[in-house]
Amino acid sequence: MFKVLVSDPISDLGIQKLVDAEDVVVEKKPGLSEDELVAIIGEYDALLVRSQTRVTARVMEAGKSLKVVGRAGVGVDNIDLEAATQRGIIVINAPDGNTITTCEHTFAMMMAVARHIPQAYLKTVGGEWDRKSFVGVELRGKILGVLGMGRIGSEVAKRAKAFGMEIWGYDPFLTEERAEKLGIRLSSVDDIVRNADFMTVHTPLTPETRHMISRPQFEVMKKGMRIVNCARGGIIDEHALVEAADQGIVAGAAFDVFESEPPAADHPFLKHPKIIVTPHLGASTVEAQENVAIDVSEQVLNILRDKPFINAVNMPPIPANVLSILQPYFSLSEKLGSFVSQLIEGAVEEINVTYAGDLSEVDTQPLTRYIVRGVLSHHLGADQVNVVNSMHLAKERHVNIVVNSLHAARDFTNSITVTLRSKVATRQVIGTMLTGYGPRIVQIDRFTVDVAPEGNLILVSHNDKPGIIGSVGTLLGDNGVNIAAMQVGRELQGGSAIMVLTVDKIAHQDVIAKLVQLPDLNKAKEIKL
Ligand SMILES: NC(=O)c1ccc[n+]([C@@H]2O[C@H](COP(=O)([O-])OP(=O)(O)OC[C@H]3O[C@@H](n4cnc5c(N)ncnc54)[C@H](O)[C@@H]3O)[C@@H](O)[C@H]2O)c1
Ligand SMILES: O=C(O)[C@H](O)COP(=O)(O)O
Repeated sequence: MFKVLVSDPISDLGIQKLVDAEDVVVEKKPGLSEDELVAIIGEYDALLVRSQTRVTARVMEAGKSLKVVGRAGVGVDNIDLEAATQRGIIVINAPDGNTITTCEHTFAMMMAVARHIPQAYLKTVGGEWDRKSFVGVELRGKILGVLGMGRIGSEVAKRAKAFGMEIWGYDPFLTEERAEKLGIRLSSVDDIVRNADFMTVHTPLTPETRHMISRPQFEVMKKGMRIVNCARGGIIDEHALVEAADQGIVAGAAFDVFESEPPAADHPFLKHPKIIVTPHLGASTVEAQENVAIDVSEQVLNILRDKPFINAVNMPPIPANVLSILQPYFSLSEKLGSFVSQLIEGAVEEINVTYAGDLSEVDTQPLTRYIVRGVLSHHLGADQVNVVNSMHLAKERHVNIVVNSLHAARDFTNSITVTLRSKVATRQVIGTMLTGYGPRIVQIDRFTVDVAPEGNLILVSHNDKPGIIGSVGTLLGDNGVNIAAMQVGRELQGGSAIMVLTVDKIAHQDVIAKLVQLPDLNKAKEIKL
């Protein structure tokens, strides 16, 4: 008999299939503290949660029989995926079940902010009949900027069209073709920020999206912009938003999510006349809660019964014989994918991989999954992409994956070549495992290098002229950026060249901007591995 613990409020109807299963006992214990959960989790085979229960490394460790943690929803920020993977606990989520509900909440918030509904309600029930203070704006004819055109963002765009809005969208995976199909204008973040009348964010919270809307963006916005966040707290800088609202740049803002939840009692949003809030209600409808609970219950049953399952967000077990050969390449593969995805411009349309040498003799599919994970997780968030779902997510985003094998690896016993293609660019990186030295990047585009794929890198492309290396070193040194290692690659003497610098800390964007101003320096790009 399998024991399943439900530790958050999850729809009864949604988990009925689990309750009815003859080989399963379900126990509901919402509101447990971490210590209480640690004390009892050892008895259970599966744990079902929403976003409240923190499934920490301690909980995983105490879960001696735990096979699966099921998240009835999308975000798995409350689950220690690393600890789960280490212990072979599968974590699954329900990514589709609350899409429409959250999209509809976004609309409710957008309408409420356009027409001051919460503020007007409060005054009216307080006994005032104030028809002058709450003159709103129409959605019709306005530009709606959508940052993040995944499941929810795309649904928001569809509905906004019905309201007669003009939609400008940005997503690193949004191609011209798909934008055209959706009837939206493919734009950059900067274009959206400068032109939108309304803006809504639907990205995960990643190092790249954290504060993607902050003071520099508010400074160039149209006066009177209205902004909505029903995705994750932290995508929009809360302090910068309050400033922009006080300065009249932002006419209204609607937030369902906060950088820290619940927000402190003195959080500036809670008393601001232009900012309306809800307590992370995006997914809270009867329908969505049923959907996500059904999805997650079905997969939990499959896992307990050792049947195929979907929507795993961490690493699946790999057969021992395959593991011993491929394991040394897992991290290298992911880093090659991540490296080249940080270089490419334009929406990625193809990931082309060539395994050469010894690697061509084995089934390299698990490595391809790591490469694709590296490519996608830079934009989708490392907690959302794993070796189980990476190929599926690529397919969902119409990214073509091509894999080739070559018996002989030029210059090395083995090599992995990852080439990304977009409409506007093709970028390539080659990696290998060097005996005695470990993983190495040995080629970037057409330049031969020898770089350890780790830490903070700065990739500089320049003309091969005397003095360049010195001027780059001096500029970085003057700005407190210490260079730990440096590699230079060139095709011909005096021709184009690249420099790969490993630095001790991330250089500020201003420093990168200054680098590009140096004579004979063409481009500089930070890469984090
Ligand atoms: N408020 C709620 O209760 C609630 C409910 C469901 C989902 N969510 C959140 O909403 C967000 C979107 O969910 P989804 O299901 O649509 O996810 P999704 O993965 O389908 O879409 C996210 C999209 O963001 C894009 N993206 C990543 N980095 C970007 C960047 N720098 N600029 C622009 N786009 C970028 C990705 O390419 C992806 O297409 C997530 O953060 C999710 O956790 C909140
Ligand atoms: O990630 C999600 O699915 C949403 O943020 C909803 O979270 P919840 O299940 O706690 O409402």
